[in-house]
Amino acid sequence: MRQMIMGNWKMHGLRGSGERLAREIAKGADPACVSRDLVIAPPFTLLSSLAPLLSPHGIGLAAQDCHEDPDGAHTGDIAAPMLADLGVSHVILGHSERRQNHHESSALICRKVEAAQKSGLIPVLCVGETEADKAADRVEDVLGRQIEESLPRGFSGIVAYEPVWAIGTGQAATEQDISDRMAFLHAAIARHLETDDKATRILYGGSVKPEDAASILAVPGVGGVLVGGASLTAESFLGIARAGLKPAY
Ligand SMILES: O=C(CO)COP(=O)(O)O
Repeated sequence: MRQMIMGNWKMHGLRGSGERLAREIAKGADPACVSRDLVIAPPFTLLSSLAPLLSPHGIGLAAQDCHEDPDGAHTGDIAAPMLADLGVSHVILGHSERRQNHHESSALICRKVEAAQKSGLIPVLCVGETEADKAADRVEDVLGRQIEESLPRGFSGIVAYEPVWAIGTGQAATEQDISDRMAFLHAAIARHLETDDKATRILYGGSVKPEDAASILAVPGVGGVLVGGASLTAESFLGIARAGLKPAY
Protein backbone atom coordinates (compact mmCIF):
# COMPACT_ATOMS: atom_id res chain seq x y z
CA MET A 1 0.00 0.00 0.00
CA ARG A 2 1.35 3.47 -0.92
CA GLN A 3 2.19 5.70 2.01
CA MET A 4 0.40 9.02 2.40
CA ILE A 5 1.98 12.31 3.46
CA MET A 6 -0.77 14.67 4.52
CA GLY A 7 -0.23 18.29 5.54
CA ASN A 8 -2.79 19.77 7.96
CA TRP A 9 -2.38 23.54 7.77
CA LYS A 10 -4.94 24.03 10.57
CA MET A 11 -5.90 27.74 10.85
CA HIS A 12 -2.93 29.08 8.90
CA GLY A 13 -2.70 30.87 5.57
CA LEU A 14 -4.11 33.90 3.82
CA ARG A 15 -4.68 33.88 0.07
CA GLY A 16 -1.21 35.16 -0.86
CA SER A 17 0.82 33.01 1.54
CA GLY A 18 -1.36 29.90 1.08
CA GLU A 19 -1.25 29.97 -2.71
CA ARG A 20 2.50 30.62 -2.63
CA LEU A 21 3.08 27.63 -0.36
CA ALA A 22 0.85 25.38 -2.50
CA ARG A 23 2.76 26.41 -5.66
CA GLU A 24 6.11 25.69 -3.99
CA ILE A 25 4.93 22.28 -2.81
CA ALA A 26 3.45 21.46 -6.24
CA LYS A 27 6.70 22.48 -7.96
CA GLY A 28 8.82 20.17 -5.83
CA ALA A 29 6.28 17.41 -5.44
CA ASP A 30 6.25 15.48 -8.68
CA PRO A 31 9.31 13.31 -7.99
CA ALA A 32 8.20 12.75 -4.40
CA CYS A 33 4.70 11.84 -5.61
CA VAL A 34 5.99 8.90 -7.61
CA SER A 35 5.81 6.51 -4.72
CA ARG A 36 3.79 8.39 -2.08
CA ASP A 37 0.39 10.07 -2.05
CA LEU A 38 0.52 13.74 -1.06
CA VAL A 39 -2.52 15.54 0.32
CA ILE A 40 -2.85 19.13 1.58
CA ALA A 41 -5.55 20.20 4.05
CA PRO A 42 -5.75 24.00 4.01
CA PRO A 43 -8.42 26.05 5.79
CA PHE A 44 -11.86 26.13 4.09
CA THR A 45 -11.15 29.59 2.67
CA LEU A 46 -8.29 28.29 0.50
CA LEU A 47 -9.90 25.12 -0.87
CA SER A 48 -11.21 26.54 -4.11
CA SER A 49 -8.08 28.51 -4.99
CA LEU A 50 -5.75 25.60 -4.19
CA ALA A 51 -7.70 22.96 -6.16
CA PRO A 52 -6.36 24.00 -9.61
CA LEU A 53 -2.82 24.44 -8.23
CA LEU A 54 -2.59 20.97 -6.70
CA SER A 55 -4.63 18.61 -8.85
CA PRO A 56 -2.44 18.83 -12.02
CA HIS A 57 0.42 17.54 -9.83
CA GLY A 58 -1.56 14.63 -8.45
CA ILE A 59 -1.77 16.19 -4.98
CA GLY A 60 -5.00 15.54 -3.08
CA LEU A 61 -7.00 18.29 -1.41
CA ALA A 62 -8.53 17.80 2.03
CA ALA A 63 -10.88 19.77 4.24
CA GLN A 64 -10.39 19.82 8.01
CA ASP A 65 -14.02 19.12 8.97
CA CYS A 66 -17.54 18.86 7.58
CA HIS A 67 -21.10 18.92 8.92
CA GLU A 68 -23.05 15.68 9.30
CA ASP A 69 -26.04 16.91 7.26
CA PRO A 70 -25.96 17.41 3.48
CA ASP A 71 -27.56 20.89 3.81
CA GLY A 72 -29.82 22.82 6.16
CA ALA A 73 -30.07 25.69 8.62
CA HIS A 74 -26.59 25.42 10.14
CA THR A 75 -25.04 28.87 10.19
CA GLY A 76 -21.30 28.79 9.71
CA ASP A 77 -21.07 25.09 8.86
CA ILE A 78 -19.88 23.42 5.66
CA ALA A 79 -21.52 20.30 4.23
CA ALA A 80 -19.71 17.37 2.61
CA PRO A 81 -21.39 17.84 -0.83
CA MET A 82 -20.09 21.44 -0.87
CA LEU A 83 -16.56 20.13 -0.41
CA ALA A 84 -16.94 17.48 -3.11
CA ASP A 85 -18.26 20.21 -5.40
CA LEU A 86 -14.96 22.14 -4.99
CA GLY A 87 -12.81 19.16 -5.97
CA VAL A 88 -11.95 18.14 -2.40
CA SER A 89 -10.86 14.48 -2.17
CA HIS A 90 -10.41 13.89 1.59
CA VAL A 91 -11.76 15.28 4.85
CA ILE A 92 -10.10 15.13 8.27
CA LEU A 93 -12.68 14.24 10.94
CA GLY A 94 -12.46 13.92 14.70
CA HIS A 95 -9.17 15.78 15.06
CA SER A 96 -8.39 16.18 18.77
CA GLU A 97 -8.54 19.97 18.40
CA ARG A 98 -12.17 19.60 17.28
CA ARG A 99 -12.95 16.94 19.89
CA GLN A 100 -11.61 19.36 22.56
CA ASN A 101 -12.41 22.87 21.29
CA HIS A 102 -15.80 22.03 19.79
CA HIS A 103 -16.76 19.19 22.18
CA GLU A 104 -17.24 16.76 19.30
CA SER A 105 -18.29 13.31 20.48
CA SER A 106 -17.37 10.06 18.75
CA ALA A 107 -21.08 9.56 17.92
CA LEU A 108 -21.18 12.91 16.08
CA ILE A 109 -17.88 12.14 14.33
CA CYS A 110 -19.32 8.81 13.19
CA ARG A 111 -22.21 10.65 11.49
CA LYS A 112 -19.74 13.04 9.84
CA VAL A 113 -17.75 10.07 8.53
CA GLU A 114 -20.93 8.63 7.01
CA ALA A 115 -21.81 12.01 5.46
CA ALA A 116 -18.33 12.30 3.95
CA GLN A 117 -18.50 8.81 2.45
CA LYS A 118 -21.95 9.50 1.01
CA SER A 119 -20.48 12.49 -0.86
CA GLY A 120 -17.59 10.44 -2.25
CA LEU A 121 -14.99 12.00 0.08
CA ILE A 122 -12.35 9.87 1.78
CA PRO A 123 -12.61 10.38 5.55
CA VAL A 124 -9.41 10.64 7.57
CA LEU A 125 -10.60 9.76 11.05
CA CYS A 126 -8.33 10.88 13.91
CA VAL A 127 -7.99 9.02 17.18
CA GLY A 128 -5.53 9.46 20.03
CA GLU A 129 -5.09 9.43 23.77
CA THR A 130 -4.35 12.38 26.04
CA GLU A 131 -1.43 12.73 28.42
CA ALA A 132 -3.80 11.86 31.30
CA ASP A 133 -4.93 8.67 29.52
CA LYS A 134 -1.31 7.68 29.08
CA ALA A 135 -0.47 8.39 32.72
CA ALA A 136 -3.49 6.33 33.84
CA ASP A 137 -2.45 3.42 31.60
CA ARG A 138 -5.72 3.45 29.66
CA VAL A 139 -4.40 4.11 26.14
CA GLU A 140 -5.81 0.94 24.57
CA ASP A 141 -9.20 1.43 26.25
CA VAL A 142 -9.45 4.97 24.87
CA LEU A 143 -8.29 4.06 21.36
CA GLY A 144 -10.51 0.97 21.27
CA ARG A 145 -13.54 3.02 22.28
CA GLN A 146 -12.80 5.76 19.73
CA ILE A 147 -12.59 3.13 16.97
CA GLU A 148 -15.81 1.40 18.05
CA GLU A 149 -17.77 4.65 18.37
CA SER A 150 -16.39 6.77 15.50
CA LEU A 151 -16.13 4.18 12.73
CA PRO A 152 -19.39 3.33 10.98
CA ARG A 153 -19.80 -0.29 9.91
CA GLY A 154 -19.23 0.35 6.22
CA PHE A 155 -16.14 2.49 6.86
CA SER A 156 -13.87 2.91 3.92
CA GLY A 157 -11.20 5.48 4.58
CA ILE A 158 -8.05 6.31 6.50
CA VAL A 159 -7.40 6.39 10.24
CA ALA A 160 -4.85 8.74 11.80
CA TYR A 161 -3.30 7.91 15.16
CA GLU A 162 -2.45 11.23 16.78
CA PRO A 163 -1.52 11.06 20.47
CA VAL A 164 -2.78 14.39 21.84
CA TRP A 165 0.34 14.87 23.96
CA ALA A 166 2.53 14.69 20.82
CA ILE A 167 0.64 17.34 18.84
CA GLY A 168 2.54 20.61 18.56
CA THR A 169 4.88 19.70 21.41
CA GLY A 170 7.98 18.76 19.42
CA GLN A 171 7.84 15.38 21.17
CA ALA A 172 6.82 12.63 18.73
CA ALA A 173 5.91 9.18 20.06
CA THR A 174 8.74 6.65 20.10
CA GLU A 175 9.05 4.13 17.28
CA GLN A 176 8.23 1.34 19.73
CA ASP A 177 5.07 3.13 20.90
CA ILE A 178 4.01 3.82 17.32
CA SER A 179 4.61 0.20 16.37
CA ASP A 180 2.57 -1.08 19.35
CA ARG A 181 -0.31 1.35 18.65
CA MET A 182 -0.36 0.46 14.96
CA ALA A 183 -0.64 -3.24 15.77
CA PHE A 184 -3.40 -2.53 18.29
CA LEU A 185 -5.32 -0.23 15.92
CA HIS A 186 -5.02 -2.52 12.90
CA ALA A 187 -6.45 -5.37 15.00
CA ALA A 188 -9.20 -3.21 16.56
CA ILE A 189 -10.29 -1.82 13.18
CA ALA A 190 -10.27 -5.25 11.56
CA ARG A 191 -12.35 -6.66 14.42
CA HIS A 192 -14.82 -3.78 14.30
CA LEU A 193 -15.21 -3.83 10.52
CA GLU A 194 -14.82 -7.59 10.17
CA THR A 195 -12.15 -7.14 7.52
CA ASP A 196 -8.57 -7.91 6.89
CA ASP A 197 -6.03 -6.79 9.48
CA LYS A 198 -4.12 -4.47 7.14
CA ALA A 199 -6.99 -3.28 4.92
CA THR A 200 -7.17 0.21 6.46
CA ARG A 201 -4.33 2.69 6.01
CA ILE A 202 -3.28 4.18 9.36
CA LEU A 203 -1.23 7.39 9.54
CA TYR A 204 0.85 8.58 12.47
CA GLY A 205 0.61 12.26 13.48
CA GLY A 206 2.23 14.34 16.21
CA SER A 207 5.41 16.43 15.86
CA VAL A 208 6.60 14.70 12.68
CA LYS A 209 9.70 16.51 11.35
CA PRO A 210 11.90 15.87 8.30
CA GLU A 211 14.67 14.54 10.60
CA ASP A 212 12.57 11.74 12.11
CA ALA A 213 10.15 11.07 9.25
CA ALA A 214 12.20 8.27 7.67
CA SER A 215 12.32 6.26 10.88
CA ILE A 216 8.61 6.82 11.61
CA LEU A 217 7.64 5.85 8.04
CA ALA A 218 9.70 2.67 8.40
CA VAL A 219 7.76 1.50 11.47
CA PRO A 220 5.71 -1.61 10.59
CA GLY A 221 2.05 -0.83 10.03
CA VAL A 222 2.53 2.90 9.39
CA GLY A 223 0.65 3.92 6.23
CA GLY A 224 1.90 7.49 6.21
CA VAL A 225 2.03 10.62 8.35
CA LEU A 226 -0.29 13.50 9.18
CA VAL A 227 1.85 16.60 9.59
CA GLY A 228 0.90 19.88 11.26
CA GLY A 229 3.59 22.50 11.90
CA ALA A 230 6.15 20.99 9.52
CA SER A 231 3.67 21.16 6.63
CA LEU A 232 3.80 24.97 6.68
CA THR A 233 6.98 25.30 4.63
CA ALA A 234 7.57 23.55 1.31
CA GLU A 235 11.07 22.57 2.36
CA SER A 236 10.02 20.67 5.49
CA PHE A 237 6.86 19.18 3.95
CA LEU A 238 8.76 17.92 0.91
CA GLY A 239 11.59 16.77 3.18
CA ILE A 240 9.06 14.53 4.92
CA ALA A 241 7.53 13.43 1.60
CA ARG A 242 10.95 12.28 0.40
CA ALA A 243 12.21 10.91 3.71
CA GLY A 244 13.82 7.51 3.38
CA LEU A 245 13.25 7.29 -0.38
CA LYS A 246 16.08 6.48 -2.74
CA PRO A 247 17.04 9.79 -4.46
CA ALA A 248 15.72 9.02 -7.96
CA TYR A 249 15.20 12.72 -8.66
O1 LIG B 1 -2.24 17.70 14.67
C1 LIG B 1 -1.40 17.35 13.86
C2 LIG B 1 -1.76 17.02 12.47
O2 LIG B 1 -3.13 16.87 12.32
C3 LIG B 1 0.03 17.29 14.22
O3 LIG B 1 0.48 18.58 14.45
P1 LIG B 1 2.07 18.83 14.64
O4 LIG B 1 2.76 18.12 13.50
O5 LIG B 1 2.21 20.32 14.59
O6 LIG B 1 2.42 18.22 15.96
